[in-house]
Amino acid sequence: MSIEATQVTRFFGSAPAVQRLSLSAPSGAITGLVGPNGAGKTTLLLMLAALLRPDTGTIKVAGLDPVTQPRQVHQAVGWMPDAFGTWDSLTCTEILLTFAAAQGLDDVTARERTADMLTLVHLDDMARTPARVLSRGQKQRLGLARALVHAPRVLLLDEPAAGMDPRSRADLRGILRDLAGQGATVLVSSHVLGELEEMVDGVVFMSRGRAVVPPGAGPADEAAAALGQDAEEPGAESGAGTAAAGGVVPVRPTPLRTSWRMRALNPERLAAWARAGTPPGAVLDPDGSVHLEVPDDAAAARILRQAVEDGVEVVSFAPVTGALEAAYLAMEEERA
Ligand SMILES: Nc1ncnc2c1ncn2[C@@H]1O[C@H](COP(=O)(O)OP(=O)(O)OP(=O)(O)O)[C@@H](O)[C@H]1O
Repeated sequence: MSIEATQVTRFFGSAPAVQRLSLSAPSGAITGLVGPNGAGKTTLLLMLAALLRPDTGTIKVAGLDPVTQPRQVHQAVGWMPDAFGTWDSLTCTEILLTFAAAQGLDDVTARERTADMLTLVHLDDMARTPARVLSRGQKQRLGLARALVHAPRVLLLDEPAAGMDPRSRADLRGILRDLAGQGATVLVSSHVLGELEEMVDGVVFMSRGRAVVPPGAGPADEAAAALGQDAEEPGAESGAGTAAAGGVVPVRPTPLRTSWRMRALNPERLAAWARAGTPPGAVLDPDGSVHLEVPDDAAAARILRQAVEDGVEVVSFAPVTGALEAAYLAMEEERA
């Protein structure tokens, strides 16, 4: 696991913003961080980025300790805050060059990375534009470029899509997926659950400063196995359980299982196909459609081809969204 927090607590005055929180997030995947306002998400991200010290507990980010190795953590981590404060009189290029230099990149590499990152976030046209001229969404994109300029192994993003237009949001999803594909660890907080659902491999829920597994949304054995995890008790809180060895069990991301819905010109034919057990696990809906658990796009393509070959005249086959929101609302209800 590339991010490990164990029994982390941070107070502001006498109020705990994060308390006895234990979680882990793997490399090569995008993990969502979800929770209501004030749950402690930003406080946690700041501690992971070595920008805020925990009062107690231990943190490891890419094997580094943010308390004792803050400089190394800053180099390993790309941090994108929810509001990116820029130096208004500097141009986009100057801002990125400044951050690249602060990260220790040599001049040539800094210029290359700056140009590449501006292209990546489609701000080439504004390379020489002062930051004060940028719109909110453009500032967010510059914030993403800044977070990536030193090619970090771990990416921490706080509400990254806020203010971005649909094209930029789609680009963001693609960029994060590419980075995870290259082995980076990506942890992203967002309140836009439908969008997060399309972006992440798994989710950690936070409530009142703790990491929690929502009831009924605990990883099923097979989904957990697919991610190389053990299934966990739904409703478990970080710090609440102890491993056999006596250590604290961190909350791991709950894998998002994608349900797809298929409709056909002839619902009876579709129903017969589903009842015949091809593919396994299909559930008939009273409206004549069929629900299927589909692990990935390649499986979806296989199922669709099979259906057509079996004579089902498919008119639509698409993911059903809203599972993350349902899990979130169930968690909130449980904890009210
Ligand atoms: N600098 C600070 N001084 C005092 N209290 C703070 C500070 N930063 C955060 N808090 C408090 O800590 C708690 C957690 O805040 P945090 O910003 O981490 O939550 P969040 O989950 O990111 O919320 P949101 O979804 O609204 O961004 C809140 O009660 C907040 O008021």
